[in-house]
Amino acid sequence: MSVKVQTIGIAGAGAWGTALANAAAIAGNDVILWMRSPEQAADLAATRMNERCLPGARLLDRIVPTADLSQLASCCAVLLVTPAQTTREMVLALSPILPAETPLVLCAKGIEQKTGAFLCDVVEEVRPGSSVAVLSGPSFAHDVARGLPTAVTLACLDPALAEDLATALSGPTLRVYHRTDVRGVEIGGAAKNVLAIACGAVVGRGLGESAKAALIARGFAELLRFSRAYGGQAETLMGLSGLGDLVLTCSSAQSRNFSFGLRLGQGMSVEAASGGKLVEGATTASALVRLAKAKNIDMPIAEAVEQVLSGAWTLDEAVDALMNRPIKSEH
Ligand SMILES: NC(=O)C1=CN([C@@H]2O[C@H](COP(=O)(O)OP(=O)(O)OC[C@H]3O[C@@H](n4cnc5c(N)ncnc54)[C@H](O)[C@@H]3O)[C@@H](O)[C@H]2O)C=CC1
Ligand SMILES: O=C(CO)COP(=O)(O)O
Repeated sequence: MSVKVQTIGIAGAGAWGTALANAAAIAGNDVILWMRSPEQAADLAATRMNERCLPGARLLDRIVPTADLSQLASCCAVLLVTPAQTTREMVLALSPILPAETPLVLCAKGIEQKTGAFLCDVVEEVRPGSSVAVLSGPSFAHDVARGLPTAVTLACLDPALAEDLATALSGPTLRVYHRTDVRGVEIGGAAKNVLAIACGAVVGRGLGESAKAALIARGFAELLRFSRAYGGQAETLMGLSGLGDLVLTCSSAQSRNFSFGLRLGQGMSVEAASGGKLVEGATTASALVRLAKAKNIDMPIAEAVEQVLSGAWTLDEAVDALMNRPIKSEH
């Protein structure tokens, strides 16, 4: 299927939804930006500023904020940009509103905690047979909103639709590549957040730059193993939604996942370390580890994160466990 995208709908006006709204508008689309709160929609329409989620970024004129979900019905594609764990309820709410052929582009990075389902499979369950795409890659909302350049990947099983959507969203500072390996792209986005927590913890605990680099490399090996077992292509993971996003998220305090790990490393409790912010890796870790165990995939770093988050291990116990594993060949 191929569509010519002219009006883009965005469900979720947090940091990333707002940044993507501006990016889609700069790329030449009209944009309808949906959020839950009518008060916030009215405020955004009046002030054109989303100071709560994306301070300093002015909403472009061709973006219409709304709290009325039915306004998304006329859009050629809808980007879903609410937290990963809200995907099912959002797709359930959107399904009676959107025409069956309207593609949904998943922009959240995570795995459903309760069921261990990949987000694309959640969409397929709720809206069988519909077109689904995944957008992922190294892209801090604040960078994109400031017009700093980056590149991301959009994956859809339908190559023509993938290309149309990527073209529609690409602009002078956001370059959207396309591919058909939906599973690989979604695994890259979901799993890197868990590894970024580990990386932040290593830095927070003062374990040094060498440990950090070793952890990124061994984390990447875990990503590759997991993706291979669940049908993603290794080449995808070596791209933007894999290596690219892993490196970004593991090396910057701008990342909420990294900062959460950093604070854990500095001795803060799991409850306090998020600072009230969305930390997708913390909710995805247990599902990722369950899925890995189900297929006998060795993911010691992800498992260590999960053990620390559940309170089973202290951070030092996790480091000991990782360093005292039997010596093996490097795969
Ligand atoms: N912030 C970033 O730099 C990037 C974020 N992402 C991903 O985008 C997703 C959203 O992240 P952000 O926008 O940064 O988070 P955020 O915390 O800034 O915004 C989340 C938005 O979702 C809304 N929301 C929460 N629960 C909801 C529900 N049940 N129904 C409807 N709306 C709900 C909140 O009101 C808020 O406006 C995450 O999965 C994240 O991993 C992806 C790339 C970059
Ligand atoms: O996914 C992101 C950048 O690509 C944002 O990462 P955080 O959710 O850790 O801030």
